[in-house]
Amino acid sequence: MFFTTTPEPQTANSELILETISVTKNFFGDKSSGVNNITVFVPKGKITAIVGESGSGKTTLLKLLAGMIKPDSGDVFFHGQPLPQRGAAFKATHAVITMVSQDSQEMDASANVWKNVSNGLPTEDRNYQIQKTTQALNLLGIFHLRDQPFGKLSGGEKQRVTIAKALINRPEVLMLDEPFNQVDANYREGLQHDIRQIVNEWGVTVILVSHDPAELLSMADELIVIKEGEIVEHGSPQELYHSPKLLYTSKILVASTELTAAQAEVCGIASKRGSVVIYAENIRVDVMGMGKKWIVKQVLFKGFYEELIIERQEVSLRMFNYARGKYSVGDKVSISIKKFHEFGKWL
Ligand SMILES: Nc1ncnc2c1ncn2[C@@H]1O[C@H](COP(=O)(O)OP(=O)(O)OP(=O)(O)O)[C@@H](O)[C@H]1O
Repeated sequence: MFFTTTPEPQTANSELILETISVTKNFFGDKSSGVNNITVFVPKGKITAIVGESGSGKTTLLKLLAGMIKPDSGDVFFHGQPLPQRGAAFKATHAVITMVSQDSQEMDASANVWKNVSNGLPTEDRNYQIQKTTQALNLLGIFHLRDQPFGKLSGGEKQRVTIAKALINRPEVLMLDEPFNQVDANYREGLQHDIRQIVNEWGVTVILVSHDPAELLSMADELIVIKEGEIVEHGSPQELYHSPKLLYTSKILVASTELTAAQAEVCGIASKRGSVVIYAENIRVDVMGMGKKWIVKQVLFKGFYEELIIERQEVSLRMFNYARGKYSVGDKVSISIKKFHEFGKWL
């Protein structure tokens, strides 16, 4: 084979907390489900994000790392020792490994925040309970909500309560399966910032599954890219953003246009590899440019910038424009392309 998508396994150059070695888990004997032959290393005290398209195996990998499901073959290690299987007995608040997903917590909607967060703690030591619960609520900035019934909180507040409950026993690993989905952009950024603080201050290890590129790039120390149940690429957000090896990775992480070689030619790019990806941020309107061969087809307001869809010979490009209000639909423009990425057709 002249090309393989299987990357070199990550090198374990920092202290590991969790690792899977050649782990396979299929459902009902169907090899296209679950994950196949996966080796990953999770460094201690860092945020590792698992990324991939829907159905690629992210949650399955997360559950294997939590000991919630048993691999068909391969091993999962926690601090170098085989991970005990906890299966259905998995209790978020009692474990050194906790999981927060949208449906993982059994919260009592009529009970108040304090009761919901504290009920995972031993009841015999009242002072301990007060101290731990106060600490967890303060950590997530929700102490003022302590008397509110859980069911009456906003989606974002509920997420904070859920995370406070997961953190109350100071777990070593916090797994977050799409935890910010229901939360608006502002609230999400605050929560992301707070989780980063907790990682820095406590040294807790976070494993995150998300579909949001901005979240993945800003939060993660390491990204693991999974496709059809296999790890296909890994690296820092910077590495994978600037130099993705796979078209698949660039499509997950970046607002971009994907072109065939013939379409790329229209943009003045001669590609021998088959696919060209141009990030929206790498296209500029060239005010000095000759010809003005591109037509503005759409102008999308994005706040401090606009997204322009421009077209020439049935090729459409997405680009960002920071000189807002300057261009309207129907305008003719010249462009310059600062950088593009090339990929083989088979990627
Ligand atoms: N309990 C199960 N029974 C049968 N098939 C399953 C089960 N869990 C996962 N699968 C299958 O395994 C594959 C991977 O599922 P998984 O939930 O891990 O993907 P995912 O990447 O987390 O997807 P999404 O982003 O949509 O949540 C899918 O084809 C899914 O249908």
